[in-house]
Amino acid sequence: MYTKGTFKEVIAMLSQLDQNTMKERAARQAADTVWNGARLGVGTGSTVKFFIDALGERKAAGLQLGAVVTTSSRSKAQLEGLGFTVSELADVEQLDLTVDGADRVDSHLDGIKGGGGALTLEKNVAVHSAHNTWIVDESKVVDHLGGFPLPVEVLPISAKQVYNQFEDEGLLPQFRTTATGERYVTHYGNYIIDLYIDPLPAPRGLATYLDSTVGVVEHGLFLGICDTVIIAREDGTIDVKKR
Ligand SMILES: O=C[C@H](O)[C@H](O)[C@H](O)COP(=O)(O)O
Repeated sequence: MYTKGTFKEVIAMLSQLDQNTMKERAARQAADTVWNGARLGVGTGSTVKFFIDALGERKAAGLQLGAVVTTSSRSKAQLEGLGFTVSELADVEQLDLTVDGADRVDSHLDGIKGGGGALTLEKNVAVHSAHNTWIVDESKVVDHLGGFPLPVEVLPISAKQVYNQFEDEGLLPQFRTTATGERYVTHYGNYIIDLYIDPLPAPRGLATYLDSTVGVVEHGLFLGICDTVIIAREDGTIDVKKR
């Protein structure tokens, strides 16, 4: 039966933005902040795809960038398809701004990244960028970091031993696999071990532990790196939070 209550629920449902619309709104707002001459880092993922679309529109309207560096082959192909010249990080002295997505972000603007496996280049690009903006929909925002497996990129030569060490520490490790069941291999020929411990206990302590573990190349804890996060919400509003 069609009651007053269910009608209100339907209206509420229709007025809530879907996740892709939220991603696009956050991405477009970030694209509007890019200035002429900026040396820009461009991240990875489905939200960044919308950012690159919007950047292409700004380029068509006259935006000229000082340099563009990106963190994945997919983003690179999209940027080049829009006429951008993409440089390697090694060929650029310093970046002014990097715009990237995130898998989780907390109220301190610390986050988890690497759901797409690009964490090592993402972190290198981010730390050599004067400003870092993350673009997210509100499903990524958490009180305490967690709710998403923490990716750790490891060297194949000692991956088994590192995995065992994580297991002994109670970090609930699992090797990432592809859709066809093979072990996932990163751009740099390494493996990813996802840690399923949730919520993450003392992220700073965990980051220090991972940073000091031989065999770990990089991990997806991005602490003190992001300075602006643009959050698109279901109700159509956008929050900009700054560190
Ligand atoms: O390795 C992947 C990156 O950290 C992405 O920025 C992150 O996974 C967010 O991706 P998406 O915008 O597709 O949720």
